[in-house]
Amino acid sequence: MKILITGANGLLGQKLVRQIIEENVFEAIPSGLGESRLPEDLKIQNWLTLDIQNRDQVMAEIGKMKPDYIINTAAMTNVDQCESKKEACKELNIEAVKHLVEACEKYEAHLIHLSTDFIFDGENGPYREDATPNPVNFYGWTKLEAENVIQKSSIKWSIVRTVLVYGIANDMSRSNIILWVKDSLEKGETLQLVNDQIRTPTLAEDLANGCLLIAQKQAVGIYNISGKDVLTPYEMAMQTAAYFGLDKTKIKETDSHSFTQDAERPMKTGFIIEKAIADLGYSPKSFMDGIGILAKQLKLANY
Ligand SMILES: NC(=O)C1=CN([C@@H]2O[C@H](COP(=O)(O)OP(=O)(O)OC[C@H]3O[C@@H](n4cnc5c(N)ncnc54)[C@H](OP(=O)(O)O)[C@@H]3O)[C@@H](O)[C@H]2O)C=CC1
Ligand SMILES: Cc1cn([C@H]2C[C@H](O)[C@@H](COP(=O)(O)OP(=O)(O)O[C@H]3O[C@@H](C)C(=O)[C@@H](O)[C@H]3O)O2)c(=O)[nH]c1=O
Repeated sequence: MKILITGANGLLGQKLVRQIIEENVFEAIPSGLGESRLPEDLKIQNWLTLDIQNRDQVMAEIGKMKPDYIINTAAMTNVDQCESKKEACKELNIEAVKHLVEACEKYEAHLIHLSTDFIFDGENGPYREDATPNPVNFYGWTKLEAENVIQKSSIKWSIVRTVLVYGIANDMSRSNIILWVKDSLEKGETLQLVNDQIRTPTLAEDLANGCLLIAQKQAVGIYNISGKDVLTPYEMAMQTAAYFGLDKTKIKETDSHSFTQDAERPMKTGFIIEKAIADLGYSPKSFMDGIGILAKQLKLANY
């Protein structure tokens, strides 16, 4: 059975490729923009350059590879940039998904698509799978539109919703909360962290495992795949500082009225993951154990 991963140079993509190779249940077809940035030790021989915004390329390559599953991790994930580059955000997060749906319809592949807590307004999280979406930023709106395109189609689909993914990958195109908190504190910088937003931060390895459990069990529908600890960004930063023995006094507690970003963030999100635990046997790490896994990888990579 073959799994094609889109955006395989990304944080989740790299973890998926590694897990598929290590578990040796499926054959991985890693794909992405440009050249592979996957770690050398994976000895990737079958990298596929695939721009999912290019419909003809998608139809031709999927037609050639005939994957049993497509895990779509590719997206414009810089939330603030999505506010200022709406057309680019729509092209990648919605139009490109239509190409994948068309290819899955024609070649009968099961689409496992990554979505987000940002489809919700954050009024009353953590959320179950049947909660009513109501995005508060453009990124969230595009991810909800993509969900609607998929759910209206006739393909075999699974939607994996996740939250605030953290981890370390090779040659990353964007950072994540543990890394930028650790790096900033190591440089002696002062940080402001909000104490009124709620998340269930997700270790990238756990997210990859959740996606592969869905493939193994051929599970369809919506699954919340996130961490199990409900934390504010302030609490995440304090736990990160404690773990790495960094100066907690440089972390200033603030709130979302004083600390704003270009794109509005939903206040209280996070996910209830009972369905994934019951249906899939999904079992995520605690936040502190997740930091420990990341710390080991940082040491190995001599960060
Ligand atoms: N990170 C998070 O906190 C969360 C992520 N998600 C969702 O999970 C998924 C994976 O997230 P994450 O791994 O963090 O994302 P990343 O930003 O790390 O990876 C996305 C990848 O998509 C690639 N890409 C961009 N444009 C194209 C294209 N046209 N064709 C093919 N690939 C393309 C990027 O390539 P390049 O590296 O060359 O730029 C990048 O490698 C996304 O769908 C995201 O919406 C949901 C909730 C939280
Ligand atoms: C940069 C920064 C963020 N924060 C807070 C705001 C926010 O809730 C949280 C994370 O902020 P960031 O801007 O790093 O991450 P953010 O862009 O909010 O991450 C989002 O990425 C997309 C892809 C998703 O799908 C979402 O689930 C979510 O993970 O930390 C602070 O408190 N202080 C800061 O200096």
